[in-house]
Amino acid sequence: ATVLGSLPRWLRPARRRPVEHGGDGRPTDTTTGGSQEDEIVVSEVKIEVEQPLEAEETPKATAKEGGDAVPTFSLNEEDAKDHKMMPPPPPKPVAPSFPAANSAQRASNMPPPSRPASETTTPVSNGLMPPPSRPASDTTQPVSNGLMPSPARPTTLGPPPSSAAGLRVPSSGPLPNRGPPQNSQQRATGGLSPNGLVATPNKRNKVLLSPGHSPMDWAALIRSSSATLSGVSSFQRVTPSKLKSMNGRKGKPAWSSWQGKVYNITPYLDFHPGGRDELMKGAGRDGTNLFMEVHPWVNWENMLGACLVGVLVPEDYAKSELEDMD
Ligand code: HEM
Repeated sequence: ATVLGSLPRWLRPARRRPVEHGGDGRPTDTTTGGSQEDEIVVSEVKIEVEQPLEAEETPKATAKEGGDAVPTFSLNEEDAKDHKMMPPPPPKPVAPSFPAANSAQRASNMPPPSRPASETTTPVSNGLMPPPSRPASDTTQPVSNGLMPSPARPTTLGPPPSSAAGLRVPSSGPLPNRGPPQNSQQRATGGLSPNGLVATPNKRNKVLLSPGHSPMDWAALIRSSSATLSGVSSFQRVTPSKLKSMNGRKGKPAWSSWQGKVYNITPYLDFHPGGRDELMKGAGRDGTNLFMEVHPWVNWENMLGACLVGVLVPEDYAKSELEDMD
């Protein structure tokens, strides 16, 4: 009352009067047409806090009842029978992996290949694939220098075909009538002859033979030649003087004797691994010592059998033979 009393009169609330509400809820002024008073009537003011509109409310998620069923699948057959739901959707394509999903390696349950050890120890910094690992040790082609083995040499690059083509053997291996292999103990020590009596100086001076004149070519020639390589039509008795005259000069053949037998060495000159000049050292004379000094393991008789001329006889053989006839 004190507060109201301090207010100006026109601000003081009027004495309450019954307010009749109309149908629309609005107060009906009952003072209209009533007795006039000096007091200013202040109607009751109802202040309401404005509520937010329902449309502006934040939508809230609510569970939807009776919606579509979520498709499920199971690897268990029993479960699949129980849940007669939609079939599972087709699997999405996935990025290919190693090994491929349809590879035989996967089908056979093989474990994936383990990474090379080098990859774990030395990371590849350039982003490139590491070099392929070496194949398992190949006993037939040992590779000691890290290079690929040289391809087999085509036969077309070899010497021109000859009569010995079918008889060719690797040059590294021992050949018939050529004694022990080059790396044998016999050669390494200077060697002894097959009978163990003669030592040699181990002098090696091979020459490059012309195509078609290899030892195997010679072997084929003496095997297939129908013509005689001796150069004579009949077996000869050769005196030392006769042998000396057959020295390979002035159109004469070259003869050489070996342990009492005389051979025509002329056809063999171009086949001699030591060269023509070396072989010619024995022409017109006994070649036994020369031969044994160089290669006592060589089988003279087998190699020059087709070149046999005759036997060495004393110089006076003819004279003594005539005497015997008397
Ligand atoms: C008569 C005097 C002869 C001399 C001075 C002589 C000299 C040589 C020389 C210096 C060589 C090369 C080095 C070597 O391979 O040991 C050689 C190799 C050869 N000579 Fe004679 N040679 C003679 C007679 C012969 C005869 C008559 C034959 C055949 C019956 C012959 C068959 C060979 C063979 C097969 C080789 C190769 C030996 C090998 O590869 O081990 N040589 N000769």
